[in-house]
Amino acid sequence: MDGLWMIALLLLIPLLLWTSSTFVFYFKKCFYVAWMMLLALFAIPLCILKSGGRDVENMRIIRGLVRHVKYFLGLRFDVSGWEHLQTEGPYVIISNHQSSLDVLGLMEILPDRCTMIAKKELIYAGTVGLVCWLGGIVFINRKKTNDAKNVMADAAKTMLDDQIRLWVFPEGTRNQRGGLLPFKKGAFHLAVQAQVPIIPIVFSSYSNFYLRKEKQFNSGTIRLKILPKIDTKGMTSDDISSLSDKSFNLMRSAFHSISDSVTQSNGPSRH
Ligand SMILES: CCCCCC/C=C\CCCCCCCCCC(=O)SCCNC(=O)CCNC(=O)[C@H](O)C(C)(C)COP(=O)(O)OP(=O)(O)OC[C@H]1O[C@@H](n2cnc3c(N)ncnc32)[C@H](O)[C@@H]1OP(=O)(O)O
Ligand SMILES: CCCCCCCC/C=C\CCCCCCCC(=O)OC[C@@H](O)COP(=O)(O)O
Repeated sequence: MDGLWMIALLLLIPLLLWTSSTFVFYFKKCFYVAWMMLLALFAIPLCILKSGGRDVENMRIIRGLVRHVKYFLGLRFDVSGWEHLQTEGPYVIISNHQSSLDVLGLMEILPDRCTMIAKKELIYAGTVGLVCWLGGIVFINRKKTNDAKNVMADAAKTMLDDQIRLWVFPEGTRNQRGGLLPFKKGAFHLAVQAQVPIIPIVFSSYSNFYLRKEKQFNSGTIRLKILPKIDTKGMTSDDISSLSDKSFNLMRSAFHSISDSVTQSNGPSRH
């Protein structure tokens, strides 16, 4: 009888753990990091074989490898405005930034020949860092503003020379406090210097499935709204502030409208 109790208990413990939302929270987070690291390990030789080193074309491989990860985490993407990405040539994509989970949505819609601007610390993230470098990600040092500006000015030139699109997070950091942080100006200088359009993309709030403080990581739907492009032809550095304000207002109202509808369809959200 004692043996039977022991077996029942041994079966019950994992079941209890599985149903505990705190356990699920930590499990999903650890799984995400470990799986991305492992995928990156696979991606490294594939990228080197395809392009021999650092090349924006490697993003096709990375995109292909990342697309299934959402299923493991119970996430769905609902994308609207695809037609706005059907723009020829280089452009700058700007989007809000809530978490490292943004990579999943980014890879869901990433256009060809598009790479990102990221903080330089990301290069030290093991295999993921190396894959970011192989994918042509432009690294900036946020603590040395002048260096960052120079790197972005070079990027404006490279965009045109090599027909590359760049994805920038104009908030400059992750933000899960709801709404959008005030925008930094780099993305707008980049677009104006290269005289290329800006395509704003908005991720709905994650707060209906991911709550860091409460340790909850449930299943959920993320809405991605691709907004119409904003032309910068003929603009100069005098137009940066108004361009930034216009983009911010458009994205903020899109953020609230898609986040409200997600909350309504998935049940009440806790803030
Ligand atoms: C296959 C296996 C799996 C592999 C795993 C996955 C692999 C790959 C996936 C890739 C995932 C990548 C995801 C990447 C996510 C990373 C995201 C980040 O790291 S976010 C953080 C980094 N990004 C940014 O910071 C971009 C936004 N920042 C800016 O644009 C900033 O402006 C700046 C950093 C350039 C400068 O910072 P700061 O001085 O604080 O900013 P401002 O207030 O905006 O500017 C001060 C004044 O300077 C003027 N300015 C700004 N930029 C320029 C410029 N380029 N040229 C000239 N002048 C500039 C600005 O106008 C201000 O002046 P003012 O007079 O006040 O107008
Ligand atoms: C041995 C090294 C261990 C490193 C562990 C980190 C590895 C991360 C692994 C998997 C996650 C995959 C997605 C990686 C892309 C994440 C990009 C990201 O979100 O960076 C944060 C940055 O935007 C803003 O940072 P701050 O909030 O300003 O700070």
